[in-house]
Amino acid sequence: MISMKNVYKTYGNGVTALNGINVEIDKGEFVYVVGPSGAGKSTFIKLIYREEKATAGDIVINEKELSTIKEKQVPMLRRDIGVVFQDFKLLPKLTAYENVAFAMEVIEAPPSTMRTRVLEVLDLVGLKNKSRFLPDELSGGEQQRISIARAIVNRPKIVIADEPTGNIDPDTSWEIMQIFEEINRRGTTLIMATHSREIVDTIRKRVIAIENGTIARDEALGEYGYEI
Ligand SMILES: Nc1ncnc2c1ncn2[C@@H]1O[C@H](COP(=O)(O)OP(=O)(O)OP(=O)(O)O)[C@@H](O)[C@H]1O
Repeated sequence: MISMKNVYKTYGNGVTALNGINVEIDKGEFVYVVGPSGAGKSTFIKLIYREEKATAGDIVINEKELSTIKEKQVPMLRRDIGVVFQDFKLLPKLTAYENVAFAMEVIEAPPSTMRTRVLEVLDLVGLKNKSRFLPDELSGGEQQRISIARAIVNRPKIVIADEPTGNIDPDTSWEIMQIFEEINRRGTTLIMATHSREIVDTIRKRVIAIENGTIARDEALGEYGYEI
């Protein structure tokens, strides 16, 4: 499902963020990506959804070799990947419903399925009753739940979350994690970069630790492993 072989990433300013990454992630796995600040976690995640291109190495996502795909094929690749950000990135002038529906409009999904699907995912994240609210009328946790609904509405094979609980209070973070676990239980591969020791050590999953651009640890049911 996701494979990286000898992957390097050096940014335009000369900073090498990833320095020889080799990893395989199978369909249906739940993986935490941990590591010190600046270690390369976000870069690792950005390579998966082709926000950034690798400088060297092979990356295969859902049978597609990223180094050879053409720019115009990138939107197709991204259809199979839902992304959740730390700062939600909701469109402020659209309602919760419209933010989620927009993700379907972008890929020109048939309008007949749209309403059912949007309401289905809003229900899954527990916010069907707030579908008409604007983002700034929602709490941080609610906004994140809308952004998760948006990430899954097109039924991607992979969901990637970069510090999804970074801007959310601890109680609400557990609710977000329950939603991720449910999405994963339904068969979606889930990859989550996080600085939360509490989450990683409580909801035990595979842990990939990145340090100085390389994988320092890869454990089936790992621990966070860093002092904060
Ligand atoms: N767009 C960019 N241009 C240049 N350098 C960058 C860029 N993005 C990241 N870097 C550098 O690459 C290195 C890895 O950054 P990255 O954001 O991947 O780390 P991280 O592990 O996600 O950190 P954090 O936990 O603080 O979010 C850092 O030295 C960073 O300064």
